[in-house]
Amino acid sequence: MKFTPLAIPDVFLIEPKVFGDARGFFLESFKQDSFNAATGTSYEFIQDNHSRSSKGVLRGLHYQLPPHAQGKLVRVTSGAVFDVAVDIRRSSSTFGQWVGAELTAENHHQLWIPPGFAHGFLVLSDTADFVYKTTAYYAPESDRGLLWNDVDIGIAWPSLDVAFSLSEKDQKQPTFKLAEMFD
Ligand SMILES: Cc1cn([C@H]2C[C@H](O)[C@@H](COP(=O)(O)OP(=O)(O)O[C@H]3O[C@H](C)C(=O)[C@H](O)[C@H]3O)O2)c(=O)[nH]c1=O
Repeated sequence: MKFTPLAIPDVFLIEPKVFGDARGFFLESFKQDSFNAATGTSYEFIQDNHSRSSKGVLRGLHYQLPPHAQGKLVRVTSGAVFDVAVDIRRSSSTFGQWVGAELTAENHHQLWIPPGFAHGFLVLSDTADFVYKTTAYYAPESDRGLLWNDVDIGIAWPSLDVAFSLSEKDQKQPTFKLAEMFD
């Protein structure tokens, strides 16, 4: 399992070792000791989530406020997404910056996104199954968001041959300037 820090070094791209044979493949998708050693954290995961979306669906940008802030270990088990994390920690040298990666069922790539980031993804394939672990429970009262196309963040979402599709909630998320941030 290979862990590579992205341009915002607290966010890691994770590439599991894939054992292919005539039957298909096997991979270890998570190991607590490898994760903690590579990320230099002691986070543990207490909730697993799974969402399925069609092409052009954009879910995000979401986060939960402390004390319910979630770290997320995300991957795709079918299809492909462009996954994005935005640093919303005011004290961070990369505050307001974003990183992204294409996660697919073919490349098996994962992202570790610590608490303090807004997270979202755009579905690139006809459908995508997005599965992820979180370090804190869902706490809807602490759920917050950022507008996906905020000009001050400037995420370079891939262009698609279909219109983007967002929930009512996500169409009305606050701009970066108006959103609640982490200290
Ligand atoms: C996140 C969540 C949602 N729900 C319920 C609440 C709604 O009735 C329904 C759909 O929720 P929502 O529209 O917030 O789902 P997403 O748009 O996929 O939200 C997620 O999308 C982005 C990409 C994230 O990073 C977060 O994990 C999360 O905010 O599932 C639950 O019961 N538990 C949960 O943990």
